[in-house]
Amino acid sequence: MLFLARMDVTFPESMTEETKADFQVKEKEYSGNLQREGRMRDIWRVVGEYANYSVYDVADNDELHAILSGFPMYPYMDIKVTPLAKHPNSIK
Ligand SMILES: O=C(O)C[C@H]1C=CC(=O)O1
Repeated sequence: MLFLARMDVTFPESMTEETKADFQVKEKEYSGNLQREGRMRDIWRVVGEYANYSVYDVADNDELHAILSGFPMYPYMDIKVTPLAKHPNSIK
């Protein structure tokens, strides 16, 4: 099953730059593993925002929830998920 997720990240004002950088390192490792496993197909930055669109190829809703809630930055994310179906006009 394919899902599109939009993630908006908002860190608290009080969070230090060092803590933010630490989250970014952990997030990169987690995200990289998902991409190597093929469970995250794509990730794109939203221009001008601390947000991304990413596409997941997973067995079911439970697997997607486990992935999303496992992101180190999860407590600071607002996530909107859209299930995707094949478009009849797609040539892929
Ligand atoms: O930088 C971001 O968009 C936040 C974060 C969410 C997934 C990921 O790889 O990084």
